[in-house]
Amino acid sequence: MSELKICHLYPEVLNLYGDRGNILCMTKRLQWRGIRAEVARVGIGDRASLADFDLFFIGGGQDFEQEVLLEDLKAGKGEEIRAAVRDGKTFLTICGGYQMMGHYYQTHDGVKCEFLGAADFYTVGGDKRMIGNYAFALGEDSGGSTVVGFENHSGRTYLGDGVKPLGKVIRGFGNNGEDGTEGIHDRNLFGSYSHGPILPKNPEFCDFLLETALCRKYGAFQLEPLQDGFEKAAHDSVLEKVENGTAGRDD
Ligand SMILES: NC(=O)CC[C@H](N)C(=O)O
Repeated sequence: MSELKICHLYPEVLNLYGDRGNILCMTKRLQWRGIRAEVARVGIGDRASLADFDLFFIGGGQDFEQEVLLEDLKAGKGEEIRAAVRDGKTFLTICGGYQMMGHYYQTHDGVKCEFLGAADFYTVGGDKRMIGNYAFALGEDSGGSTVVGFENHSGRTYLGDGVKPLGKVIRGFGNNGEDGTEGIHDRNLFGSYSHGPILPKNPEFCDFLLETALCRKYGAFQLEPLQDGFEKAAHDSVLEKVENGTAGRDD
């Protein structure tokens, strides 16, 4: 029986807006196809061999929580996370968890968190928070579907020259509210500002991530289609509201 070992990193501190729902969504979509999903929660102070996992999830957190886990990253987990990214393991990282994968996050009140530099980008906090329902179009190499989500961040993220965004903003702020980019896709590291959680309303993106992890583990792997009528109706109704400006935004 095929199996994915999923690592939920820092679930006790990076846990905003039901981000944990992404784990439930991935687990269910694997099980519905007869694929085993084993989930381990790895938090501050926990020592686990990260090399044993296939797929990692890191949710969002407030500035304070991001500062709290810096020591734990320095104590060894940071190097293990970088090694897993280099090794082509699949990562879904959201907002504060996404920012953590870059070089640093300088909060709007001037605290500089030196982060992992697992990919070439950095984040600087601004006074105006970027809040609201939003939508973006994934790049072809991330499956090409449209994603709907909810963003709430002060951080403005800027990607290095050689790094690709996860997608292009259809409506909303995305990485920084300036250049129309959203998130990052570098090797099999995916970062996004989309809380909500992101995956239940975007089943194509969920399957794309699962297939990425399964292909790395087993070679070519194609997931059987599921009956996604309910999920697609939820996706389409949010997309329509975001596009016509009735979804609720702060801009
Ligand atoms: N929602 C979040 O994860 C917030 C991340 C970060 N503290 C910011 O405000 O940019």
